[in-house]
Amino acid sequence: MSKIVLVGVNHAGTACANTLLDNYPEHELVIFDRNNNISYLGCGTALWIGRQIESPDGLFYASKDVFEAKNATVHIETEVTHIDFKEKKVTAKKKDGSEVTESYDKLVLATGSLPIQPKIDGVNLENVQSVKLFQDAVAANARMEDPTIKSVAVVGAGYIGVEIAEAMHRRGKKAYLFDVRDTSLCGYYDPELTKDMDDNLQKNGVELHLGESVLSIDGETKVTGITTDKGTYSVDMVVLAIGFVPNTSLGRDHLKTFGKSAAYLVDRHQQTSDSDVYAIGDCATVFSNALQDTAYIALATNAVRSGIVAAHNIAGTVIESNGVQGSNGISIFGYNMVSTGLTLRAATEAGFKAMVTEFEDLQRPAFMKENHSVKIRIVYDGETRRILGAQMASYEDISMGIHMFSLAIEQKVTIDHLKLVDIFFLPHFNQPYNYITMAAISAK
Ligand SMILES: Cc1cc2nc3c(=O)[nH]c(=O)nc-3n(C[C@H](O)[C@H](O)[C@H](O)COP(=O)(O)OP(=O)(O)OC[C@H]3O[C@@H](n4cnc5c(N)ncnc54)[C@H](O)[C@@H]3O)c2cc1C
Ligand SMILES: NC(=O)C1=CN([C@@H]2O[C@H](COP(=O)(O)OP(=O)(O)OC[C@H]3O[C@@H](n4cnc5c(N)ncnc54)[C@H](O)[C@@H]3O)[C@@H](O)[C@H]2O)C=CC1
Repeated sequence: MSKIVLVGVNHAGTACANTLLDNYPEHELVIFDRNNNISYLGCGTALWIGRQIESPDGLFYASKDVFEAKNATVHIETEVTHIDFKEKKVTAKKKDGSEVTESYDKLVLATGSLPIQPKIDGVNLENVQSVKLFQDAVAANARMEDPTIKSVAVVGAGYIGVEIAEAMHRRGKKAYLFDVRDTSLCGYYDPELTKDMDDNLQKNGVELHLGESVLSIDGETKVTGITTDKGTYSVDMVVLAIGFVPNTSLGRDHLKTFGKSAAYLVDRHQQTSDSDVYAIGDCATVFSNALQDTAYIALATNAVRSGIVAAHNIAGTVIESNGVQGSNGISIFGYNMVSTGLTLRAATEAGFKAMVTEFEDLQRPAFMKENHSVKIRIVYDGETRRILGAQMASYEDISMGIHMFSLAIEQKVTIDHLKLVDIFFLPHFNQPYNYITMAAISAK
């Protein structure tokens, strides 16, 4: 029997805890989290703020009670302040100021990520906020009720920024969306597709300011405006959404970290450079099958799988992570986009002789009434022909198609192999000469 201490119990930590408690009850599990809630689905923040769902109640799927019922010791609202890796001891501070110390045989770090704070004036003004925690969602929602807040600047047109800008607009606020790059969602899609999302956002009333650098947030105590290298805009609230950094303050002096992100470097078992310490979720690296190399990709999906992998390995069942493709999706004012692997730009920057094939067609034969156009782009390596990434966009629900590309990247399928893959046809769903086959056949 081992004593396992888990620091952080959001998505990665919950998956790890459940896997341990359900499959290996012989081990002792002690859990710490500094937050007062567990397993908040951040994806629900925009849905709730935009009133696409009425309440945040369904956005949690785990709790202290459930872990305790499975015999774990759970310290919530208790922040781990120090880890003695030599003596294998964790020290934590409770809400009332008292200290708890626990020894461990195996330690799991699941401390996640933190929103990046830009180094500009005004970030501490009232009505400036990030949207990471449930508490942030509650605060943002309360601000939506405030009639003096009429306009909001969202900084960062990545996944959070685009979703929040839509949500604020849906709640009747004037939404401005800023990004240093020339399109929204530039980390996930090529400009050929993001320009459609940009048009979609503008058409629906979000005012885009792309290719603009935010220089300061203005105001005395409360936000009154935002200044960029192109102008000054009068706004009552600012949401910061310019990405996450791994939260590694507890272990970065002892454990090996990776590159600029400084995430804990882990192997395919989620083991760090200290064999008694595992790291999972947003605080750890992933193995990218597209790059065939280590990478940092903060996603709940990666977090959950890494928690499962770590738990089995700690308990003695040796399993390896499959690696990831960073598959992702978004739906804004009814326009759906999904992607996996590398964009053309990311593949080129990584040193591949990257090539792309694209196709656009109706989802179903033209004689079918309910029908929308679908765009697809497949990125591949011009030398090995290996598929490196795929992107699809449509008013149709095209989400399931991207999973096949995720598996294709994982399994090193070539663009030429895809040309003759068996894809079924039924007019209700698709076309005999479907866009996946046609994009593959058109590849140079
Ligand atoms: C608004 C929003 C929408 C998102 N939408 C999606 C989506 O649709 N799909 C998707 O895949 N991903 C999405 N994500 C990303 C996803 O939420 C993260 O990738 C995921 O939360 C990572 O889980 P984690 O458990 O690794 O880390 P975190 O969620 O960051 O959790 C870390 C935990 O560790 C605790 N902790 C940290 N330090 C300490 C300490 N010293 N002592 C004790 N406890 C500590 C924290 O309190 C926290 O509970 C979204 C994120 C946000 C903010
Ligand atoms: N649907 C999904 O799968 C979702 C996933 N997430 C994940 O959560 C994490 C955090 O999301 P985001 O914060 O949206 O990060 P992101 O990486 O998606 O986007 C950050 C954006 O900020 C921009 N940016 C960076 N610095 C800037 C600056 N100084 N000024 C203006 N713009 C700047 C970048 O160009 C980029 O467009 C990501 O890993 C994301 O994938 C979040 C929401 C939804």
